[in-house]
Amino acid sequence: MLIGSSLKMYFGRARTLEWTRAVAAICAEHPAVQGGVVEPFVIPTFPSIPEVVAIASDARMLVGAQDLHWEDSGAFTGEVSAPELAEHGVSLAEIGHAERRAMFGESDATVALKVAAALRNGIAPVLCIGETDEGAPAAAAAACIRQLEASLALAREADAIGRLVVAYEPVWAIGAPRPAGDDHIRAVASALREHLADDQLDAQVIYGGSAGPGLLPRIADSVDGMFLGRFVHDPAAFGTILDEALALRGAR
Ligand SMILES: O=C(CO)COP(=O)(O)O
Repeated sequence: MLIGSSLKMYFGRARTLEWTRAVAAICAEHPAVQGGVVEPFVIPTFPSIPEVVAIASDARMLVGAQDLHWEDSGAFTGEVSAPELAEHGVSLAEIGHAERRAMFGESDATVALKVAAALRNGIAPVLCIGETDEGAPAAAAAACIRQLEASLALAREADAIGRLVVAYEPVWAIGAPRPAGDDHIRAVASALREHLADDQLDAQVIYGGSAGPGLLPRIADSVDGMFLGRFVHDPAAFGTILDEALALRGAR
């Protein structure tokens, strides 16, 4: 199970490091992490990446970036390339988060360029997809599969291989009081998993959108992990979710 959090732009440097130290301390002691049941990750802002990598690597936590540029180098002021992120020890990169699509003009076309750039540089895309409005699970699954394939178009043309993390995040459930319904998540995540089952990319499907303690046991048969936000700003909540993952493994 891949379980982690994007800190978005919530914290400054001091709180990012404090949170990472607290979660790393939990992970370094937790049997779910040390026994290989859970791969934890954290996705801080760009400037905190080097310090977060230094803290996280001792606790077997992966570190991600919240975005990247699709070119490997050049005159792209303000952007950060996949090769530079890889140099810093980044192994995941979030691509196409709903907030970037809504506020920063990201389209399936730019997402596809970024996914290809991540894969060609050995960084696993955390490709964020999700339907915009609440509706029936079958329609949501169809919309997500369309978005997924549009996002993978260039990687497929390049015959890319590597690890792909698909973060299913229904847009209407992000920043909400509660996650999407269990049956909704299970139906869409299962459809995505089935769609990717024989893929040449090594794909995992994780759920995000107001997720917190208590959700994983209800959807664990359909997901490969969790993409957490506000509800793990208290590091103890991260530990609770690791406990849940461990208990699930014990129950199988
Ligand atoms: O977008 C998300 C994770 O990247 C989810 O954030 P929230 O859990 O805070 O809604």
